[in-house]
Amino acid sequence: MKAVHFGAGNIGRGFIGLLLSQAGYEVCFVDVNEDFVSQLQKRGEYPVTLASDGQETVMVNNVTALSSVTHAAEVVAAIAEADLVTTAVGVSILKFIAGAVADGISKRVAVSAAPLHIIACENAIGGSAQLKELVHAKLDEDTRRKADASVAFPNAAVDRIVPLQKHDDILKVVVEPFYEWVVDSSQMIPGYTPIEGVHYVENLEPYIERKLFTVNTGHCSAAYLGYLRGYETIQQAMADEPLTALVREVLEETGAVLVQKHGFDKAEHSKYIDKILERFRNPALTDEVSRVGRSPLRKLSPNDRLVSPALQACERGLSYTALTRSMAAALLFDVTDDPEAVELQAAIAELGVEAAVTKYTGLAADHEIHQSVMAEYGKLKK
Ligand SMILES: NC(=O)c1ccc[n+]([C@@H]2O[C@H](COP(=O)([O-])OP(=O)(O)OC[C@H]3O[C@@H](n4cnc5c(N)ncnc54)[C@H](O)[C@@H]3O)[C@@H](O)[C@H]2O)c1
Ligand SMILES: O=P(O)(O)OC[C@@H](O)[C@@H](O)[C@H](O)[C@H](O)CO
Repeated sequence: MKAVHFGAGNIGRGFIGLLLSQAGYEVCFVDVNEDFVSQLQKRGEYPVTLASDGQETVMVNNVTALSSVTHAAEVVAAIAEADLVTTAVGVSILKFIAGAVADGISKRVAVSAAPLHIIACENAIGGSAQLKELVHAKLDEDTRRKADASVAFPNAAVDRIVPLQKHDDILKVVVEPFYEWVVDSSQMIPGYTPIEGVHYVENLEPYIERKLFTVNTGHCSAAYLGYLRGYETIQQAMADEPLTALVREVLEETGAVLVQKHGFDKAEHSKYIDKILERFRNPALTDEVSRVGRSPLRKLSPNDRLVSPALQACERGLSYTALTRSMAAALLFDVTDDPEAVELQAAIAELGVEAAVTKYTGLAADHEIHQSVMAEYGKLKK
């Protein structure tokens, strides 16, 4: 079985590539990073080490790579022949890979009706659906009709903390032991071979919302509040008990929404929160605040980890003040090598913070959540 995976970065190598290879796939990574590509081509394997007491290392083999820049035709041919295409490039990068995916589909469906599943493994609601829209916009009508019958884009939720890597071996990845990959089976077409280690569910919404609004909401809250207190890593931030209490407060707010909306058991959800806070603290990992807080505009966008649960809490008459504190902290995330943080700071300077909040969150100035963000921003500025 052949898989093409876009993004040979941290989660690509440390999670998706690992699971696919262990499931018997020949994995072809596609990346813009020529160093990753040449090393993967040359070695055909790489090590993944678990950040746990035993520090166990497994070799991921049966892998190769192509450059999306210099091997464009080979990438298209690989997609045309693949059984599975996965991505872990960042949701804002999907638009740049859509052309290659569309060309691969066109080449494939012209000669074959064999099923192809395309799964975006990004931190976003409906990641594969977003990719589908971008890809379908590039297909002619006849190809789109054929693709509708044989090419599926099931949405997914992926969870494994993989920090930035700093090793002599550029392919080595250190990952937390925990992982969860949930895929929407209602979006699949006959002929799919299940991947060992993947959890298939008929309704993904509870899973993606629980993951994004707990792991990622908590994570970015720790990053933004930690940044304001001068911490460089999530582990340092989580050693600060008052800060951890603030993060827990945020997760209690999102938890109330999740329990009410999806019917999760309250006590079980509370254990889920505890486990996540423990994962953030993992002493065997060094996870930088700048990575976890990266791309604040994406994280402040209406459908993402802060604004969406706050809106849902508001609609249900539940508390959202801790969430707006995290949003306010995101507005103060002034990391100069993060292009979105730079854009946000420039917008605040140019438009004023009130208009910048509306521009990026979609919340009108008279919305009660917007007003709460402004109040929290005022407190944090002091
Ligand atoms: N790291 C984690 O803990 C984690 C966990 C779950 C989900 N995710 C999600 O996975 C995605 C990737 O995150 P990451 O941490 O692995 O980031 P990363 O930066 O380590 O990896 C992204 C990779 O994509 C490559 N890339 C960029 N543009 C490309 C293009 N046009 N074509 C092909 N490759 C391209 C980059 O060179 C890089 O190797 C994000 O959506 C993230 O939210 C990350
Ligand atoms: O990847 P982002 O920028 O959406 O979020 C940063 C981290 O919260 C994220 O990468 C987590 O480590 C991951 O989602 C854990 O499963």
